[in-house]
Amino acid sequence: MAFSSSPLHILLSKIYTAGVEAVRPASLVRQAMKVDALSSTLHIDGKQYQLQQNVLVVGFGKAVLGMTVALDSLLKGHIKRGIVSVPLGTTLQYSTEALVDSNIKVIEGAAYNLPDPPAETAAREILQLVGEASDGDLVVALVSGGGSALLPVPGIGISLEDKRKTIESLSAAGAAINELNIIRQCLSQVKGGKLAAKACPAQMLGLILSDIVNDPLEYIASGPTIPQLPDNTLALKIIKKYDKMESLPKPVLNHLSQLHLNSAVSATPSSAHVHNVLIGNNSMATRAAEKEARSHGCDVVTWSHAVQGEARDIGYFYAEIACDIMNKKIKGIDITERIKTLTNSLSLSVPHEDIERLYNEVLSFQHESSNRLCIISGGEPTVTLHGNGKGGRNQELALSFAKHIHHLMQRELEITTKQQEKGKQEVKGGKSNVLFCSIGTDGQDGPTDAAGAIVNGESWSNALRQGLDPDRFLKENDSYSFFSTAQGASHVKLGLTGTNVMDIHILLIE
Ligand SMILES: Nc1ncnc2c1ncn2[C@@H]1O[C@H](COP(=O)(O)OP(=O)(O)OP(=O)(O)O)[C@@H](O)[C@H]1O
Ligand SMILES: O=C(O)[C@H](O)CO
Repeated sequence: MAFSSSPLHILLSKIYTAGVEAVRPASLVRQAMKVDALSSTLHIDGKQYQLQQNVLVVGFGKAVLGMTVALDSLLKGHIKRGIVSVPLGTTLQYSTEALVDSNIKVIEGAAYNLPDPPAETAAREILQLVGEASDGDLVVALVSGGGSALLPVPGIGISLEDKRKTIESLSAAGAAINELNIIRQCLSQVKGGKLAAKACPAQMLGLILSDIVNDPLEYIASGPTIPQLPDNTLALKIIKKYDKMESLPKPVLNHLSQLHLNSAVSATPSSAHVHNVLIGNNSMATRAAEKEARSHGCDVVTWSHAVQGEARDIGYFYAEIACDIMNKKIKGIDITERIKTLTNSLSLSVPHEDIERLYNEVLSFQHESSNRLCIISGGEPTVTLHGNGKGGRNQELALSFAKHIHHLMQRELEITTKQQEKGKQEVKGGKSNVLFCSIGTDGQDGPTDAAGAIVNGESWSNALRQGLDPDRFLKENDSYSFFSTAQGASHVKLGLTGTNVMDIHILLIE
């Protein structure tokens, strides 16, 4: 199901869509570069490249097909060959007609964002093509999130299955993307700058769309175009942190331990031939979403572009904020104390200044206007899996929000009832005045066909009335099944969007 036709759902849909539209990969490529046809010169990020039928194109990631189409039309006639690795199903959704006469081959793989044999074939072909580049060539690498799964070339002695099990096991234990990608870099023949090394002596130009908080280029898609040394000591530390030294495949642990012993002698690889350019990120999307919300008369607060932490705790946090706002409690509270209490009990990783600013901005709106309030943020929470259900971080976050807003409002109702009994009156917000969604910009939330979910203040009680046990779905990490079954709450199914800049959260309060 997509967004429903209720006015608030339509508003949410417009805000989310504006965010995604702002990070359409083809437009980002066109904005980043200019080609002077007369002099056959490519201008980008203050540098110039001479074009003379000397371009090789490689690409890997969820947003790469759109980037490829734009690059192909901009550099027409100068591209000798190209290979791009994109998620299975991409070419069904996006026409590749524009590439019919192109020298770029598109390979699909990595179903459900997991490395598989087709992705490995693509990755090996890419590595070979880049290895064939000679002095005077320009290798353009199109990079976006999802690239790690689409570019697997395991280190010597490690199988694709070993690598996949390693990443799945650490991911299920709650490892963050930076941690996963440090390990991927050590287990790969192409990640962590090894693709850039292969291009030498040709020039390499990386165009990167970020799907990691704070845009660390070395970790996006595991940084194949960023010259760097693998940090095996750190990789082993991460494995110990998640208590996986005993359970990961032996070839993986052996490989890391051997590299760990050898790493002291390695020299930092050369970066003189490499130029990486960041062409888009989550803050571009959230800024556009903010503009859209404002154009519909909302008071808008953009909380953060860096929301990280356990998805269910973040859902809880949004519920607390919503409750503070609806009950007009913000006015009377000591914001610093409130933030301390909340962050001490929750596993959140958002700068304190961001939370403080959020409360202060909401407070100023409450003084000045009675418009609908819209809080927008972006980021990428994680899920520590405890159950065997089907779901994703966005659906779990939304379900957790539904649970906590229900309980918090229930508690408020009890307090108000007692106060009314004592003759005191209090202004209260209704549960139906709040709508929340958490949606991946790539259109795929975890190993499911949903992009995320929308809930309101009554989603939890509706499920209870339906005879469901929503808590069991949450405990079992079974959010997808919950949203497939419950009435009045829904997951959002959009199909692959063709871009990828993490997730967008939108909280609307009347
Ligand atoms: N049943 C589940 N419930 C909640 N989350 C889950 C479940 N199963 C897997 N996940 C989470 O889904 C995430 C993987 O989802 P996905 O493949 O969409 O990752 P991604 O980070 O968006 O991909 P990329 O960054 O490579 O584009 C992991 O964090 C994993 O913990
Ligand atoms: O591909 C990956 O590694 C993730 O999407 C982060 O960029």
